[in-house]
Amino acid sequence: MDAPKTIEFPVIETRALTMRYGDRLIQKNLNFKVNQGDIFVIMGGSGCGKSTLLKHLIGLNSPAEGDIVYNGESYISADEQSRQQMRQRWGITFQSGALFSDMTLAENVALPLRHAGAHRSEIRDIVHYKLSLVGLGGYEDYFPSQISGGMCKRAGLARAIALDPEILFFDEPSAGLDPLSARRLDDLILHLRDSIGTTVVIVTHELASMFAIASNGIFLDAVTKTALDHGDPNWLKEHSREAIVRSFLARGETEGSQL
Ligand SMILES: Nc1ncnc2c1ncn2[C@@H]1O[C@H](COP(=O)(O)OP(=O)(O)OP(=O)(O)O)[C@@H](O)[C@H]1O
Repeated sequence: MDAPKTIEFPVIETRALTMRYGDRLIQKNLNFKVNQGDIFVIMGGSGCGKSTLLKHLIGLNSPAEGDIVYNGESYISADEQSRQQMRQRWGITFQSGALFSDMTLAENVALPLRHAGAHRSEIRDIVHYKLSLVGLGGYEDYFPSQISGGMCKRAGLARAIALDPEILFFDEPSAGLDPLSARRLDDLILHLRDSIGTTVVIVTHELASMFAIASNGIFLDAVTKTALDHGDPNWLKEHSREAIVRSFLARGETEGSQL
């Protein structure tokens, strides 16, 4: 029997999103959808606004114009209580893993669970499970300074998935990692998508990682200040209607003045 066909369901949708810092336009009129189970990558040359877009998606920055919609509900026009409920379904990891250095890995991963009011015995089990999921079973009592950069990133990931997020946001997951650790992190992201169905949104400069894991994405341009194309990076590399996108994905560089 054929596998059931996945129904595309946008968990995130931007509608005519324009982003600015003061008077300075960063990107205008972004319209894209992130479907459930996508590993969605935000692509483009340096300074085009990738991190800025991520900050808008997680509610750290407010749009100059337009809307950001989660599961059909506008984040921008929602009241604070609804926004908080939406944010509870997200997991966020920043570059360094952003662990608290004076806490053990177990204490770090336990933080969001404590915050959510989980019971002590439940916390212990979940922390153990999430650390094993990222390959850090047995490292519960280590401090961040006692483990490698790659392990810190995985611990940051364990904390981000502590509450089984619906969407996982990642800023530069493999930056600063050796190739083997970067591959391991890629595999882990795929595993999380496949095992708990998490939708993943990533900013990354690492083309190899992008091609290995992304199923969808958007390409931002610093010159025209808008999206040049969107879709699966593997497809865009060969078939984008924009030469600049094909060239960036083929060589890792953009022509013109973006870099
Ligand atoms: N808080 C801020 N205030 C004013 N300008 C900012 C701020 N943060 C970023 N910028 C500017 O906005 C533009 C987009 O920055 P952003 O960090 O989003 O780009 P990026 O594509 O993630 O860059 P990179 O690939 O180099 O990390 C850059 O020109 C940057 O200097």
